Amino acid sequence: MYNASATVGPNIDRRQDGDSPYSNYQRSKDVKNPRFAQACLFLAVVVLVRAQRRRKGNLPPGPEPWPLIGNIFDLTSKELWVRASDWASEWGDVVYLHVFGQGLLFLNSYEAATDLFERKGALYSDKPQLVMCNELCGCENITAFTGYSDKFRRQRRLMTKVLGPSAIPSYYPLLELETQVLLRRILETPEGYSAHIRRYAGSLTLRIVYGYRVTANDDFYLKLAEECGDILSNGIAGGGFIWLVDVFPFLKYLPTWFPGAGFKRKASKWKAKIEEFVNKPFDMVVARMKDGTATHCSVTTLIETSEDDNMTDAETDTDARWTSMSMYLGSLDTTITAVLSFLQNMMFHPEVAAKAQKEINSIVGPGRLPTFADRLDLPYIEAVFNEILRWSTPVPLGLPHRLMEDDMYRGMYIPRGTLVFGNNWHMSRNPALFPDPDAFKPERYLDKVDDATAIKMDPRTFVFGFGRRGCPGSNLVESSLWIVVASFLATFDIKKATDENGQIIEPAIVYDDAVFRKPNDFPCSIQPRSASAAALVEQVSALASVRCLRRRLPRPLDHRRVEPD
Ligand code: HEM
Repeated sequence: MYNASATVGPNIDRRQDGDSPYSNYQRSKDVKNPRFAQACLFLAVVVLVRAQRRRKGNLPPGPEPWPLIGNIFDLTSKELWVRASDWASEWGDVVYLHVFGQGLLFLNSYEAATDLFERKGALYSDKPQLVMCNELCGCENITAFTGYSDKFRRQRRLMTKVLGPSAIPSYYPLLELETQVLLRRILETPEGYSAHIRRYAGSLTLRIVYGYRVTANDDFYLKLAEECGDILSNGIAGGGFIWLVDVFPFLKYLPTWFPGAGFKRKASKWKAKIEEFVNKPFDMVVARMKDGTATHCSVTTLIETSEDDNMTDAETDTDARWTSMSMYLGSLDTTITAVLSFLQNMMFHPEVAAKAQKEINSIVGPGRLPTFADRLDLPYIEAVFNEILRWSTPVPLGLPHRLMEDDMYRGMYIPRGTLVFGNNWHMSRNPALFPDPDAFKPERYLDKVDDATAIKMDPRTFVFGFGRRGCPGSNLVESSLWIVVASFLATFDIKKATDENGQIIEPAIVYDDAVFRKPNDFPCSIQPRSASAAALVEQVSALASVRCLRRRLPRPLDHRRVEPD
């Protein structure tokens, strides 16, 4: 489709230069009647685009594109997953669009996503090398944007060391401790619940990745991470990652002062922030390692256990820096989204919260908080946990993969370079698997189903993405989110807030983020279930503070190398 515009372009130029064989009559007619020229241009593009489609075979179905600009008007910067789901209902589980010739493919079923991302993983695991995101904003070393290369494999191996399934149990004490600190903050100032959750999410990963303890809501590293998360999801990725400069790369040579080069000014500001985010916390750990005060953490593990003798110190350092930052970045908005969605659903479904609390009362009792050792004995909490993952789908369209070679799938042609999205939002709303899919019903996970259906219903098979680029943090979430859910339900009632007249405020839930299905703050009342629950929170968090000061993060149990593919 790029070719189409390239073919039409020179004809226009020649006509303007005045050296074409066009007669004066023809030229003056065009000038007088620009609509005629536009119509010719339009028809030429339609013919070329159609011819190209025919030549290449059948592209997957999708909304009809405009000539040249494609489906640009079909895209939205907010809740694109809802629109993508509408396309899925109309066009099926493989939907194709293009924007200025850049193909976008939406895989709307578990079958299509696993066929392409998993069975054809060698073709579908690359990342778009976007001019704005990677070149101008300097994101090419962030794991989620790194191409399918040795650098990607090295980064994923490093992540497996610190986030692999066998490493997680060593974080249990820390996960329990950070959860207790979160409960105490909520007890003290429940109206600030959203800030507390943000602090919890940042603090947990800062502890795990950098061994750094957050001491205030406006902590420098927390704010830096939030700022960069916002820059990435609502700045750089705001329009589905595609900027005009990605379509016309020569625009990157415009001087920054040039009218229309605002994107370059933004890019240099964003790049500086991202570099600060990569370097400042990492340099802090390196300085602490030098003076012997570093707490054991992912960064120290990555530096101490570096294994590749073929790499220079500088390369090892770059890998460790960007891998650490990628984990921190990847964990923040996702965790916040999942915890906020949990609160939101408990607020709207007091009957679910009551049933969960009854189970906790009977198994754990009132005198202590649930621990990981209780997990197998709490099937209803497990069902609530599964339903939170399914219902919230924190990253509804995943992150785009790039197809490395032309491919055929079910007789449809998918061009090389197409950006491919796993629409896990649509999968989570599949009525065949999840009747009444928008309803929050943990009971659906208690019904007896055959093994194949159980696998398809398991939200872990779709909410964390697919194949070789699937989320490396899923093992951590499996534990960190579970302990938050169980501890919250054990100690707090989550209800709709009331106004000064005691009238219930019906909260409107708004999703504003372009990448994460993160609800904006909503009014909500969070009160301890009883005086003894409040006392329990105070007691465990007082102990937690003492342990916080003393404790060193235990070493992950397993440093074996595990290849991502
Ligand atoms: C509820 C929590 C989370 C959800 C739902 C989630 C979901 C996802 C999804 C859908 C992807 C894209 C996968 C794909 O491209 O197919 C992803 C990628 C990623 N996630 Fe998570 N995530 C969560 C938490 C975390 C945590 C806690 C970490 C780190 C500690 C993390 C680190 C990453 C990284 C580094 C990537 C990029 C992987 C790559 O491109 O190779 N995520 N995540």
